[in-house]
Amino acid sequence: MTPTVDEILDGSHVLSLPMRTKFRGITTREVMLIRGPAGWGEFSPFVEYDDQESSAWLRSAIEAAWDGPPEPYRQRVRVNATVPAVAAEDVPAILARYSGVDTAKVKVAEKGQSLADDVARVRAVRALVPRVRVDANGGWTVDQAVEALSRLREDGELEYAEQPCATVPELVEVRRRLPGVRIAADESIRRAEDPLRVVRAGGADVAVLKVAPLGGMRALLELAGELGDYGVPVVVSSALDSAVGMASGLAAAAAIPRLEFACGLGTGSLFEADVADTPGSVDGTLPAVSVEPDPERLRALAAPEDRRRWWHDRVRRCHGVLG
Ligand SMILES: O=C(O)CCC(=O)C1=CC=C[C@@H](O)[C@@H]1C(=O)O
Ligand SMILES: [Mg+2]
Repeated sequence: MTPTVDEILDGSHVLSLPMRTKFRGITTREVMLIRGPAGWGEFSPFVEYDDQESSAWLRSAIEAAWDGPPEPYRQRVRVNATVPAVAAEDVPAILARYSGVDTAKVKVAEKGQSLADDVARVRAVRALVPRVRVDANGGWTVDQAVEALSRLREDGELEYAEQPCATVPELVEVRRRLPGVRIAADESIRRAEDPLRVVRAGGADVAVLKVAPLGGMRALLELAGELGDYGVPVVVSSALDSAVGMASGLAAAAAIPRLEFACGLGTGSLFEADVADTPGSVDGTLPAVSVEPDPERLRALAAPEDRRRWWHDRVRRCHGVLG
């Protein structure tokens, strides 16, 4: 049963979280937290997403606040460091916020930057972390991907390359031309009508799964099971969530029977301030625990009134989509 709009908005908070480093083009992350009988949930589709796509995020927030997390298989989840498209000299400061982490995901193919920037950044990461994956967010053509990934492998292997190109046929082609590099699908799953299409087409060795875009923890677990039938392992990753959304990501990851890869759930350290004090990584792992926002932070991080109204309207529209 979907709660009513009033039940969802009652006790909700719209927050504006400042970021330490620009990430996916933003320096402030707006999120809405909702509260239900089972705890807190996060509704935070990126502001440019339409209502159809955003409604999955609302379903996810409702699941967290009304149903709570699924049964866990483990208490802690291995996480990777996430390195935004910063200058190579800024890499050590980013990695210093991840304790004991042995895997880093490095953003590449950023607009306005060159392959030389990516090579330098990845080299700076390799100097500090043994295992490196890259994420191009679909920013390369097939030829660019083949050239860039070949260059990026000259100094050491890549664990995988996430979404090197935007479309499924391009991923299939890159995978065919670079048999030595595993290809991970992210946008081709979370923004697709059919999340299994990329796998059926032979475009992915690894699947990156995010709780909110997929409509919740249980929807993610179901998809992870289907991907397992295709022999495709999954990585649970954040959607640049606050500590509340991250708790759902960690709970979903903790409930997956077999986890081969470190999960992209360490992005809390990209925020200057978060809604709760959460434990930092220990030996490269984070605990899967429920999170209670700090009332003081909720006050300090509250978004302006016009933004609050905008998010409330968005909830109403997305609630209509859910029906
Ligand atoms: O996977 C990670 O290491 C962290 C999460 C992450 O990279 C992302 C979170 C939110 C939005 C995305 O642009 C981005 C991604 O593309 O995976
Ligand atoms: Mg990605």
